[in-house]
Amino acid sequence: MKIGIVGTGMVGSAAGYAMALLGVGTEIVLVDANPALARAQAQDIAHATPFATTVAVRAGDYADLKNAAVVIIAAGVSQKPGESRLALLERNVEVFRSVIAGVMKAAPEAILLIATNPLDVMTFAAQRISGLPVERVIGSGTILDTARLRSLLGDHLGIAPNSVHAYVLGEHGDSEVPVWSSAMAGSVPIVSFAEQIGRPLDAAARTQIADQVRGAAYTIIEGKGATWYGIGAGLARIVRSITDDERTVLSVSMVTGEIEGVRDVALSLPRVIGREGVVATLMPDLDAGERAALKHSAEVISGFSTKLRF
Ligand SMILES: NC(=O)C1=CN([C@@H]2O[C@H](COP(=O)(O)OP(=O)(O)OC[C@H]3O[C@@H](n4cnc5c(N)ncnc54)[C@H](O)[C@@H]3O)[C@@H](O)[C@H]2O)C=CC1
Ligand SMILES: CC(=O)C(=O)O
Repeated sequence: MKIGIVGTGMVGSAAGYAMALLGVGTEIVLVDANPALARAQAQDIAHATPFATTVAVRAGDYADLKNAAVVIIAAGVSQKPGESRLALLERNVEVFRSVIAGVMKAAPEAILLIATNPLDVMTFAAQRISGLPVERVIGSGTILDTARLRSLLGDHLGIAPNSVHAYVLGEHGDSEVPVWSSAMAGSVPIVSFAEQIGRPLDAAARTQIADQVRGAAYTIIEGKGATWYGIGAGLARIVRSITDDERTVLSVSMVTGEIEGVRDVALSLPRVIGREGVVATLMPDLDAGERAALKHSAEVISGFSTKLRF
């Protein structure tokens, strides 16, 4: 199965590298406004595959995306230290006008997987520009924030992150919502689990972890200029769920008819991902504070997306 990547900087190349090593898809085509960069990234990633898989990796132009099952879009500008994701909006919407047109001409049947920030507003823009059904335009959303939360909770509790069942919902950004009320470790409510093993997860500990999750991108960008490994693996995870029709539940973004009274907004909820894209959306049980926070997050995103004209 062919997977396209448009935008082969840090994020696009990390996604290609993760997919090549994990054996996601059979062919990966890299496209960039800078063709020399796409060629160099394709060669470099291809030189890793003899150690891992038989995935074919090459650079190309839009026409080479023909028959791609999924096209990841990671083109555009990224944050400078201290800059918020939403500050990138105008520049990246302009990039999307040409990128989405190129992808749709070559691969009108592809599922679009958006990585560019501000993630939720760009997912909304991609859906509106492409005219594709909402379930075929998926934003990586809070898959990365959820991974960060699970990693920190795993450290706190001394257990493997994949035994932590907890989600971050809403915006992939400053208004994101960690959901504590339904979080589990194994099959035990997480606060009870923490008490039983003597590593309490009281309000102060929860706030500290939530702050670290929300601040992770800022901290990493301060240290190395950008983030790429986490999202690269997250994108590969989403693509695998599509190509293998896994129906895995992942926290990803999609244009959603209504959430907490806010209409037509792209944001993350737990969603079932399969061959046709988003197959179902789950609404977790939330307490009153989490519901209010999710409403606020939806309003923040909507405040930006409703100003866009297509
Ligand atoms: N969804 C997530 O969780 C994450 C999202 N990001 C976002 O991903 C995006 C990419 O970040 P990086 O890879 O670090 O940036 P980068 O600057 O390394 O790469 C961006 C690439 O896009 C290409 N590009 C720009 N305009 C283009 C066009 N019109 N057509 C084709 N290619 C074009 C550039 O040539 C460049 O190679 C940013 O918006 C960043 O904020 C970054 C990390 C995590
Ligand atoms: C940059 C970004 O969106 C992240 O690492 O979360």
